[in-house]
This record gives sequence, C-alpha cells and structure tokens, in this order.
Amino acid sequence: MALLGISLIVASVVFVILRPPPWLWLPWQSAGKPAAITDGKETKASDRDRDQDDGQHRLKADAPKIAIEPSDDIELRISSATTSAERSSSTLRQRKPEDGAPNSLPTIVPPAIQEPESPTTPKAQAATPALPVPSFSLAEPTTSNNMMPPPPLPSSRPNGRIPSLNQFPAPNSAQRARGPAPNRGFSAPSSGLAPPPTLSAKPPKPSRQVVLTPGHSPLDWARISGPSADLRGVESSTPYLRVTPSMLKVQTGRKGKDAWMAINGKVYNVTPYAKFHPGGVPELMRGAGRDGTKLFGEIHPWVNYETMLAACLVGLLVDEADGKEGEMDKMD
Ligand code: HEM
Repeated sequence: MALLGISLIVASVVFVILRPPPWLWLPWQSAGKPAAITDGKETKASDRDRDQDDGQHRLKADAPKIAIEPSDDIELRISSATTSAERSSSTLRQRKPEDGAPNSLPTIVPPAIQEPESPTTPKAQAATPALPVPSFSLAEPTTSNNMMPPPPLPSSRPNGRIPSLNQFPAPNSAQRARGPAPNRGFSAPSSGLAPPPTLSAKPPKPSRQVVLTPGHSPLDWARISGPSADLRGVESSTPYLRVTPSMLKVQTGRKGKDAWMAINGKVYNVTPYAKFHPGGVPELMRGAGRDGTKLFGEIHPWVNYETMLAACLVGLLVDEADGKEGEMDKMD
C-alpha cells in the first residue's frame, strides 16, 4: 500500500515536470526577465492547446509583456542622406539572422518625418561645389592631371651669357646699309641689349683738381682775360712773335722769366693763368718751355684753350731757320 502511494507521488511529480501547469509560470514571468517574443509558426501545437486552455486569463497576462530584448541583433541605423525625407529620419530595424532563417522578430520602424513639398521658408543647404576645391600643401608634388604643370626650367645657356634680342635693324636691311644714324655714335653690330662701351668701361680715375685760392676761380679768369686784355707779358706794341724752339726753351717760368707753352703751333704765356689752373700750378708747369700739345691732349683734350688763353697768345712756334729769317727781316 505504501509502495502504491509512493508510486503515485512519483508519477505526479514526473507529470508536473513533463507537463507543468500554466499557473506555475506566472510568478517566474512577472519576477524574471520578460518572455521572448515568439512567432506563431514556431509555437508547438501542444503549447497552443495549453494557451487555449488558459483562456482569457493567459492572454491578458501576456499581452502587455511583449518587449524587445536588448541584444546584438538590433542595430540603430541613422541615415545621412541629404536629398530625401530619410535625411532626418532614423530607422530602427532588426538585422536578419546570419543563417538565413526567416525573420522571427517584428520590425519596428518609427514614422518618418514628412517634409512639406514647398516649405514656406527655404532651408539653407550647403552648396555642393561642382568642381573639387583645390588644396595646397607642402607635401611632395603630385602628378594629378587637374593641376597645372610647373613652369619649365630655364635651359642651360652656353657660355652662361644672357640671351639678347634680335639685332635691329636686321643685318640685311636697307637702314643698316645707309650706316649709323648721325650723332648717335657707333654701335657694335652684336651688342644687343648689352650696355654701351662707355658704361661697361673701367671706372674713371679720381679727380686730380686742386682747391683754387680765393679770387682764382674760372669765373675770375674769364673776367680778367676779356677780349681787351693783354696778358702776354711783353710790350703792348710788340706784334705776335715767331718763336723758335730755342726761344721757347728758356721761357720755363723760373729765373724771373714767364712760362711759355706751345700748343698746336701757338705759343702762350701761361704764367698769368697758373693760379687759375684747376689742375694746379705744378701740373701746368710740366708743359712750360716746351711743346705741350701731346701732354695737354692726354689730360683734357676737351678744354677750349684757344678762347681761355686768347689774351696770353705770344706768337707762333716756328723752326729755327724760320726764326732766323725773321730776325733777318727785322734787321732789314
Ligand atoms: C700741358 C700742361 C698741362 C697739364 C699737365 C695740365 C694738367 C691738368 C690736370 C692734372 C688737371 C686736373 C684734371 C682732373 O680733373 O683730374 C687739369 C685740369 C684743367 N686744366 Fe690743365 N693742364 C695743362 C695745361 C692746361 C692749359 C694750358 C690750360 C688752359 C686752357 C688748362 C686748363 C685746364 C682746365 C680748364 C682744367 C679743368 C678741366 C675739367 O674740370 O674738366 N690746362 N689740368
């Protein structure tokens, strides 16, 4: 008898384990985690029968407990499209299972915000440039096709000379055949843009002019050596002399005698001019008692000595024989 009772108890426990009554799940479902959403297709027939047996009580208890289990299968996708209504909408959707099984969970898609077709106030949108904006950097130069190539490097010049423009006028032109223009100097045929020889020559020597004493400026000399002045240092009634080299040689400016100087066949008494000479007295006396034509021309050929020394003209430089003839004529 006791064995029969124990067997019934064991059988009841086994039955309860195998077929648990629905009321046993209520405390667990309310206190534990929410029940998983199950699809009707996957529900076993026995479970459907059990649910039907539970009646309205089971439906009321399970209906509000439909929830979404937070799991890795649900992702939040925010669309960044800017051209449609999806721009400002976010879609919460369920990812399909990897194994290709049918989607068993419902998809929850929030309603998209419908923008009006013609908004009253236009929205500002970032203008999309038609062409890519070029960017500059100090990095290595790229070989992109839309970039302007660098300028060509200057070709190596032979002899390192600066290139010159074409010669003008052309060598075979009629203008060149007539010769250079008057008063324009002579230009080298191959000069091009090269500076004229006067600019490319050596720098001029430093000035050797001296400081003249007061009252001996060029203007003072011009004033005292006017047309009516006679600075020859001889008798005013004496005509122009025929000066021989022997006569000239003793007029050195020393021993109480005036300094005479012959320039281009004319003999001048330069003693009155000595203190007015910009080059100084010693320089002027280098040509005293001799023919100073060459020396004068080497230093300042541009000086108009004939006008400046007109009042100092003594006579003409003649040969010794011509001087003798003059002496003979004077005696006759
Ligand atoms: C043959 C003898 C002569 C010698 C050695 C001589 C020497 C010199 C020297 C060294 C100078 C300075 C040049 C300079 O600026 O660096 C000079 C200037 C000058 N000399 Fe003579 N001279 C002589 C005859 C004369 C005579 C006869 C005259 C008179 C017309 C004269 C008029 C001048 C004038 C006007 C200057 C200033 C030139 C200038 O500023 O460009 N010289 N001379």
